Amino acid sequence: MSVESSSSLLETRRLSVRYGGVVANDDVALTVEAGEIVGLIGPNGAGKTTFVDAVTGFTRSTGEVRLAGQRIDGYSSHRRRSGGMARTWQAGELFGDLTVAQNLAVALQRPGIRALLADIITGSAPPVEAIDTALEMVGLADVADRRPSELALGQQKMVGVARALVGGTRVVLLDEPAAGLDTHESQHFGEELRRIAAAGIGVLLIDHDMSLVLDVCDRLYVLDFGKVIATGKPQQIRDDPRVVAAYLGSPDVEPSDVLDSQLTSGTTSPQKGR
Ligand SMILES: Nc1ncnc2c1ncn2[C@@H]1O[C@H](COP(=O)(O)OP(=O)(O)OP(=O)(O)O)[C@@H](O)[C@H]1O
Repeated sequence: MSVESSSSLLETRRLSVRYGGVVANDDVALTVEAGEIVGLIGPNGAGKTTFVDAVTGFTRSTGEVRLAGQRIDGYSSHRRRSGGMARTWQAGELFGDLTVAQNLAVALQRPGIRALLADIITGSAPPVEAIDTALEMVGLADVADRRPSELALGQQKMVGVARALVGGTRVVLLDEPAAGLDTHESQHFGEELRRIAAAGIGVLLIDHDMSLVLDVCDRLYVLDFGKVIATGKPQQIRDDPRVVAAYLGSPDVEPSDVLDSQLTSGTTSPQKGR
């Protein structure tokens, strides 16, 4: 694997994914720096989850994925995880019978029956320090011994994020981590994301809550039909007619009207005609 000079923590070049005749990602070039929150938005079916799947090694792709300059696109998902790249899943259910700390310990479990047997034989204990660090980073240290059902919804969502952060994660890809939160919870969630980034973690955030995304992200990429159609700071994206056209299927609408209406409702709507 080659290492080239690159300042980006995460970088993709010409990343493409095809599912039969569907081009789900089309030459996507994206970067995330350490300490940065980058948003990835786009209408339903634009290819956002596919991008996360491809970057983290859960679906086949072509093109390059680099972590701190090192090409990792040939690596298994597990190897990418050990290298410091982690993700959350849209249906990221927590284990209800386990405590918060135990939920994080499960994420550290090495995959495979051999690893499990080796851990049993050696009596290997979960690395408490790594779990504490992740919980402290998201402000959940004092609920480590509680079960998820005892926590507020926003805290439960944050346990899902902590599960991805545990064990030396350098870049985290969050797939709709704030789904279902109300405005107040979502604002608090955004503050916690800022704290995570301030610790030097690179964050890629996918969410339909435009208020959260525009508020918390340093930069945004907009996908439509698998292609990046716009990139820039939140204010630039709000004012970009191509973004509005992608969301509503018409260029004859004022950009701020559309995103403002989505801010009011809190979420984006499916693209027309999709
Ligand atoms: N496993 C798969 N097999 C075939 N087609 C798929 C598969 N996964 C996704 N697709 C297709 O790829 C395209 C991108 O889907 P993807 O789920 O990545 O979009 P998305 O932007 O995450 O959508 P949403 O906002 O609804 O979650 C869609 O046309 C979808 O139908």
